[in-house]
Amino acid sequence: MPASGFPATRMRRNRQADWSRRLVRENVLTAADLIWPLFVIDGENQVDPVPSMPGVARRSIDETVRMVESAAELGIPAVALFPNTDPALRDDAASEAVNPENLVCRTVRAVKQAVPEMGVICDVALDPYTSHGHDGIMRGAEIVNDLTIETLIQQALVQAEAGCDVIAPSDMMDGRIGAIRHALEDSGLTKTMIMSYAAKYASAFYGPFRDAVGSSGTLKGDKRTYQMDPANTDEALREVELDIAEGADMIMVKPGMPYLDIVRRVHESFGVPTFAYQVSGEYAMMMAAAENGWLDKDRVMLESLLAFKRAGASGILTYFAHDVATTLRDTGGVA
Ligand SMILES: NCC(=O)CCC(=O)O
Ligand SMILES: [Mg+2]
Repeated sequence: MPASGFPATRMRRNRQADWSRRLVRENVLTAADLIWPLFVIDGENQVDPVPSMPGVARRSIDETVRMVESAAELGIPAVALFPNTDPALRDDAASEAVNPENLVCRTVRAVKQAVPEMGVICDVALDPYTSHGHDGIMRGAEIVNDLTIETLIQQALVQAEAGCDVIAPSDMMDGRIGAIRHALEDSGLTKTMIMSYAAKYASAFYGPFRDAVGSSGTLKGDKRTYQMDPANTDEALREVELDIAEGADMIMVKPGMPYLDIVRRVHESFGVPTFAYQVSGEYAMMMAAAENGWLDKDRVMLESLLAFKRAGASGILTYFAHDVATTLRDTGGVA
């Protein structure tokens, strides 16, 4: 950093006009940075708003495909699909997770057929399928790691065989990335990418998501024996290192804005594509304040997403994706 003092250096010179601010801008947000999460339900022509997430709805497959077509037109590269499974299909073994005809697999096939150029990401975790709302198989009060992995492998395989491009294990079991990677290779699915939720914290910010997928009523206890302690940061680097060694192509940090320090450390330590998940609670906070007139929605949306880029994220999974891509298109493509 060259040493120079006032008045030779006046930091405000470069900020004085829009053109000069744009010229010296260090980070930008574009539609290509966005992953759009979509909640799917059974039926036809169904659009069912999620009350705790204003502007977000659960949609039947036909409506989901329409949304994906619109996202493609806006230049959004990928969508993440989350099924709201019929409660009658949820059981202790998460049997529906491994059914090749389950809701998410049917959605993947419909989306890839209609919009083959759209990247499709599917969660691997058992919580949308278990009667107890946990991400794994339980024995008594314990979420059993190695037993759960057997089911996660099958879940990943049915999703990849349905055409899912990116398998995204978000369950936080130890060793599942390597197990899934080997199973994919053995099945000839060598191109399937793995985006690992390597550093997923036991966070209170997931509340509205659980409403959206219908697991808030069923979840017994909390997820602190498998998701990370919000107090930890070195531990996140160990998690990420292991998952890269096991075959992850991309890393996800979750939640987002309260964990920007983790995004920064992961990006700087490993140089792997690092993503952040701006989770349901972050979205709900901003929308609630905006609906009360306390915050300017478009401005906080753009600022919050730009913060992820500044922290070093390759992209952001956000419920704002369609909204922000529309704003970016209307204002010239970047913010
Ligand atoms: N597997 C997804 C979650 O656990 C929660 C995401 C959110 O709160 O948006
Ligand atoms: Mg791990």
